[in-house]
Amino acid sequence: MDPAYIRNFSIIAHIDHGKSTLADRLLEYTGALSQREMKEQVLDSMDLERERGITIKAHAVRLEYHADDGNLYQLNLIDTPGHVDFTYEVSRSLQACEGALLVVDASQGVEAQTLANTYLAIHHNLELIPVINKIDLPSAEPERIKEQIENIIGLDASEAVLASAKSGIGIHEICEAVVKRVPHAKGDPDKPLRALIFDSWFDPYRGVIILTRILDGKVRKGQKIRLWTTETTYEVDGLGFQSPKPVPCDELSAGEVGFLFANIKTVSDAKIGDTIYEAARPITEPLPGFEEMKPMVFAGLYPIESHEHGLLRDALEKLRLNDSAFNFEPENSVALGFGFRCGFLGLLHLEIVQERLEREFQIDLITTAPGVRYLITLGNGDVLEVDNPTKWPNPSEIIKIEEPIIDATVITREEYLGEILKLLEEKRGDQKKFEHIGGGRVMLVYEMPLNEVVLDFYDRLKSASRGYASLDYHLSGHRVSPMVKMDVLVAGDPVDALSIIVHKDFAYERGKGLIERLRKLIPRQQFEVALQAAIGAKIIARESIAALRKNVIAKCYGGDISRKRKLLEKQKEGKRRMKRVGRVEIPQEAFLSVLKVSQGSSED
Ligand SMILES: Nc1nc2c(ncn2[C@@H]2O[C@H](COP(=O)(O)OP(=O)(O)OP(=O)(O)O)[C@@H](O)[C@H]2O)c(=O)[nH]1
Repeated sequence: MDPAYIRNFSIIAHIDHGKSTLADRLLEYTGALSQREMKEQVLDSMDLERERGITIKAHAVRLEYHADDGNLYQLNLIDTPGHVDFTYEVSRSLQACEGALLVVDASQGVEAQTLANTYLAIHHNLELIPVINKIDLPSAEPERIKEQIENIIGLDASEAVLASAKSGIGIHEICEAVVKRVPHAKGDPDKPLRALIFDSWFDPYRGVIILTRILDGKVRKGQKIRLWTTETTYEVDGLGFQSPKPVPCDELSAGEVGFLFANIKTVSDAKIGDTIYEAARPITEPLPGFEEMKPMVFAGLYPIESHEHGLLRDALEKLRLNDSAFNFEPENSVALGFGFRCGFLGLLHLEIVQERLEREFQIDLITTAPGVRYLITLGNGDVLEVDNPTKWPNPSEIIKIEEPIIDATVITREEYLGEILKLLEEKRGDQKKFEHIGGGRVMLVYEMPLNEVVLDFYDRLKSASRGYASLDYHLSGHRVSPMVKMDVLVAGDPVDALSIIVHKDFAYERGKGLIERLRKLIPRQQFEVALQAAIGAKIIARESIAALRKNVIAKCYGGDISRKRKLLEKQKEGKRRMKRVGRVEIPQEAFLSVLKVSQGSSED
């Protein structure tokens, strides 16, 4: 199609502001889906996404729209993931667009995620169309939200579209605004092929499916294509677009968005952000902005039943086929046996992988406390990257430790400020910005260690603000910090899987909290169990679990047999989620209790 009639756009919104509902409404309005097919939100396809109400994978849907000017337009709606863990994927999806709808909830207003994605869109020079959604709500305040958009984002909101994705208000106006205000796709179909990979996933029948935006040139079936970073050549087996069902086509040309497959075996061979070109007509420059996706959060995954180790490895292999940001390597823990050290983009990514392993592959897991990757300079000049406390070097060899630092943006209401400032302080945050943004709300920007966010920051923020705080962050660099490794000893034996890296000044507090928590979580044994937190040889906290006086069956001596069996079964059930470490049975929760050791969260 002539690029003059193509509009590529995406929807930027904070979680729950109505992005998926609006996308569905656009599909329905342009006739891509009938009302009957609309029963379910179609853009979020994975079960997990639907259950958690978040969008994980970006998709691109082609819509045909007959505009008021009498012309037929091709609108490509590119969906973006809605979570801070997936910022890089969002940025690549935005790179495929010329414009974006900035959807803001008419009663909630601008949130941290709205801002972060808006800045990304501005960075990519996208035309932004403000859409104030949910105007059907009695609490809607469109005029106030317009002011907010102007004050905080600095965007002219006088022509914002007032909409209700739920009841279908403003949908026609949105389509017209896309046609009139989003610049048309540019590009020359006769130039050598240059195309952006902005998403990819693994299909068991076709191999990797690539979602691509064609910048210049054309791609056809049978054509030999090359990928810039991997320098590999493939023959295109098929191509098409989503409408939203896959529709095969003969070619995709400059300006268009669609999918292709070329017998590519894993998603790590078709990296998001990479450039596709034609083998016969090489280009000299790739498209800008490609980055390897680097895991930022690391944790150990262990099967509860050690014979499931092979099963876990196969499952991890399968997940990696479809998730180039996830990686793993074998790890051996004295306490937990054979497992895997895994790297994730963030905590949500970790939770998704963990849930998929348990749900789709039925593997019961123990996950050790997530941590970050430190840069450690040794006396001999070597610089190590350490993401596993068990690999922490001997302190006498360490010259300097650098930890990853983030810029975190928090938007909240003034009444919760006291609690939140206290929390940010406790989490070693340095204030960079404090701004009243109208409507009794405040925007805070803090520089803080990623390590602190990986601990229980998000939950604590939610409870400190009764849920009225939004958070967004991005990695800003590294900072030298006096970190130490804290070990936990159970009945005198160090349990390597419970070791964590903490800031020296917080070690005592954290150690005490952790030991108290473990005391409540580890059941009584036949003997007294000492629990200790130690830094090197120095014990910094100690508690003990008193011995059991009677065993459970003795309690029902003379009682009826079914009660006895019930008790035994209950015990067995309990055992399933326990791991024997040395002489002591440690329940699964204990390994994650490390996460919740700071003040205020140890009372439960
Ligand atoms: N009253 C009202 N509710 C709406 C409107 N649009 C969406 N909602 C509701 O708001 C909630 C969130 O909508 P979604 O479309 O799932 O939000 P989202 O932004 O896609 O959320 P993520 O997929 O998590 O990013 C749902 O319960 C919708 O039914 C609207 O115009 N009016």
